[in-house]
Amino acid sequence: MIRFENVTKRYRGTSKPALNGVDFEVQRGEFVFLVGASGSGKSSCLRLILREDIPSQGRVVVLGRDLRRVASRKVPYFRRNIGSVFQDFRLLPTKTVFQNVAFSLQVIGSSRGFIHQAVPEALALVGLAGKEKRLPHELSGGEQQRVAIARALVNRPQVLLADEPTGNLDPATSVDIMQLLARINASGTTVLMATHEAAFVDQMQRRVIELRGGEMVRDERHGGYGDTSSIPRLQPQQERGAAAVAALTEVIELQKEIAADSQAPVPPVAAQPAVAPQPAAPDAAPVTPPQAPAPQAAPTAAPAPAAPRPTEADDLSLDALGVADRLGLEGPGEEVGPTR
Ligand SMILES: Nc1ncnc2c1ncn2[C@@H]1O[C@H](COP(=O)(O)OP(=O)(O)OP(=O)(O)O)[C@@H](O)[C@H]1O
Repeated sequence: MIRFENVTKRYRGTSKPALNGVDFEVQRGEFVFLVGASGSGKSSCLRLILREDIPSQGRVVVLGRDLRRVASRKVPYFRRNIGSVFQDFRLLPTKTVFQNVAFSLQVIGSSRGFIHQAVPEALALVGLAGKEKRLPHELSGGEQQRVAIARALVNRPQVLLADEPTGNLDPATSVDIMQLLARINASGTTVLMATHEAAFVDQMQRRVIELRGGEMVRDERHGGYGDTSSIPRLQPQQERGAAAVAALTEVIELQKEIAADSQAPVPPVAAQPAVAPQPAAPDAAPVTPPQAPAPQAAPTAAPAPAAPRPTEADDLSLDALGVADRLGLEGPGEEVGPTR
């Protein structure tokens, strides 16, 4: 489904490659965490899969297509098979929740009838039924990310790429988003997620691909995050609120229990041969909620940290937002790839 063949990526003006000889294959239905310190090459990988960039050497093959051979004018159509969500949500600030999700379908010429069926389904899937008329700034950060996930999924893509999807969210809300992503994967969508969230990676025990300095140093079938020494921000911060701190603490406790139960030695973070591709795992364990107290049940809890609000002027063009292009939504055109 996604194959990197000895991929090297050198950015202009840099001496060291961002990716160096990276080789891996992701099978249909897998949930894969892409981990590594800041600057290790995670986003570069995702950009290559989205055909926002091409490798300097090697091949990236997605859904059977060598992306170097996908003509620029066909890139938007190729991207329709790939949903993507980002740390900063990238919603259209002047559009309602319904319109944000419907936009994906309108641009590809879906009928009104289909849009009015598919959008509510996508919003129900992410738990936002009833919030169709809200504007993004009237939603919490977690709700905004849910809208972004609904928008990514409304086209029924085969692959969902998530680049730090919980990076702007408090720990309790992050748990909800991780559960949602696990459910989406359990229904058959391949998920590739770049993250620094060690607790979730450890807890979910899915496939982990680790990059270090642009090189793949680990590809583990049921892995944990590995070395967290470079991630000081995972420490609970008092100002994040009691509910959020409790949620993170419980995730960490659960992670310890899982580690104790398995009594398995922690695998060394060292170069290992790539594991055989893992088949779809519909029975894969869902994220175990850490029974985080609901924010309203904790009256002393501080409000969740303000999610980044769209600051663009109301009349900002879609091109300037970069939304249509990244979502594969430019203009009408033929399908170039398989859809479910
Ligand atoms: N457009 C670019 N031009 C030059 N160098 C770049 C460009 N994009 C990324 N890099 C460099 O490539 C390397 C990998 O960056 P990348 O964004 O892929 O890392 P990352 O693992 O996603 O980091 P983070 O976790 O901070 O998002 C870094 O050294 C970065 O500075």
